[in-house]
Formats: sequence, structure tokens, C-alpha cells
Amino acid sequence: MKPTETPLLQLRDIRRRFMLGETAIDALHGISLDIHAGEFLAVWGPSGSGKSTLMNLIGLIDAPTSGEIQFDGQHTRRLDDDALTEFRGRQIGFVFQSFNLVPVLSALENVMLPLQIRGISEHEARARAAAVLMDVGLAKFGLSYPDKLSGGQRQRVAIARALVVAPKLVIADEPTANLDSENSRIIVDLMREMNRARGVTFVFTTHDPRLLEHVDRKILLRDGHIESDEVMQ
Ligand SMILES: Nc1ncnc2c1ncn2[C@@H]1O[C@H](COP(=O)(O)OP(=O)(O)OP(=O)(O)O)[C@@H](O)[C@H]1O
Repeated sequence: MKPTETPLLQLRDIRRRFMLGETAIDALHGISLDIHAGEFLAVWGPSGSGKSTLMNLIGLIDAPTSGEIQFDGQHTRRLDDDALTEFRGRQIGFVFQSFNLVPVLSALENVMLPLQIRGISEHEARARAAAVLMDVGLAKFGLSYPDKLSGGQRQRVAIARALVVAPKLVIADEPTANLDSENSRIIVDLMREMNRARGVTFVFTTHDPRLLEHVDRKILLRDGHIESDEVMQ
């Protein structure tokens, strides 16, 4: 990270209020944060602290109630829904705790899907997807369907699917929540390897402090506030 570079993400005084009937729930209370290209960052904290809410805002899936988010210098508030969808599709990959693979598609076809949605030919999509599957160690499993893969393997497919469009940012909300501790470690190591090899920025959330050992930076959320923001040496 070069300190003079424009941050990949700039969040300024972000607030997010949910209304449950007449009751207001303030999930985030004025978060300001810069994330630089190439960072490998974990957001952690207790249940209900606002981690998923923050991920949805950083991933441009949700909009803040107030405050400003710039992605690569672009004021996201100025994008309409179609522009935002297109922008998100090009710039951001997502990994979910429940893997979210399409059960009727093979591992390779799942990874091809984001490329085909963008109109890339089947031939090219197949070649690009196969290359990324190889990078995540699943070259031999391209023809396997999700129900024949272990949880750890499914999450590797999901990481390949997130990376195949060559996004600047991958957001992973609790990517290890459905995995045992050994597979959790393997998934965090794989994300780290992909971060280093491809220069892709990763932001992931976790409840598990053991997974914070190899991150560049860890942000502790509590009650919708940043309690600490530690950069590792
Ligand atoms: N759609 C919603 N409607 C109402 N309240 C919500 C909504 N989404 C989140 N909240 C509330 O906002 C607060 C933060 O929730 P959030 O899911 O971001 O926390 P979290 O840290 O991700 O929790 P967990 O670790 O359990 O997933 C909680 O009080 C939650 O109940």
C-alpha cells in the first residue's frame, strides 16, 4: 500500500438505520474508514455489532442512510440502480457463508456463470474458469456437482467464482462459519494467497479470533462503532 494512493474505498460518517415498524435500529453509527488496494482485512466483533451491515454497504448491495461511500474515486451515491449493478459486477466478487453455488451446475459451470452473465463466450468463459479453478486447487473437480464436494471444496469453488471476473475487491461475509477449524484455516490461507498473487483486496468478517493471525489489518466492531482498527507490522 502506498499512503499517497487514493484509497480503493472511502467511507465517510456512514450511518445505517433500519426501521422495524415504529422502532429505529441504528446498526452503524458514523463509520469512517479508508481501505487501500491490496489490503487483506478482517472485520470482527460480536453478533449484532454491524459486520454484515457494513459488508453490504462496502459491497454496494445496500446504501447508507447517511454518509458517503467512494469506490475507486467514484461517488457511489451518484450511480443509478443499473449503473450500480454494472459497477458491482465488474469490480466486486462475493463469497457467502452458505457458499451459494447453483446445485444443478458443475463446479466449472458455477465459476463460468459470472462471465457468461457478462456476455463472454462459452469457450473463453470455460478457459478462464478452468484456470481459476486450478489456482484454488480444484483442477480435478471441475465436473463435480456441489453436492459431491466437501464444505471446504465448495467454498473454494465460491472463491474461484468471485475471482473469475478479476474484481478489485472480494467481500466475504463469514466465509468460514459453516466450516470446521481446519477447513476455516485453509480457506483463510487460500484467500491470503489469492490476495498476494493477484493483488485483489479482500475484506472478510469472522467471529473467530484465531483466524485473525495472518491479516494485514483487523477492525473490531462493537455496537455499530469501530472499537479498534489495528494494522499489523
Ligand atoms: N434488515 C434489517 N432490519 C432490521 N434490523 C436489522 C436488519 N439488518 C440488521 N439489523 C440489525 O442491525 C444490527 C446489526 O446487524 P448485523 O447483521 O450487521 O450484525 P452482525 O455483526 O453481522 O451479526 P452476526 O455476527 O450475528 O451476523 C442488529 O441489531 C440487527 O438486528
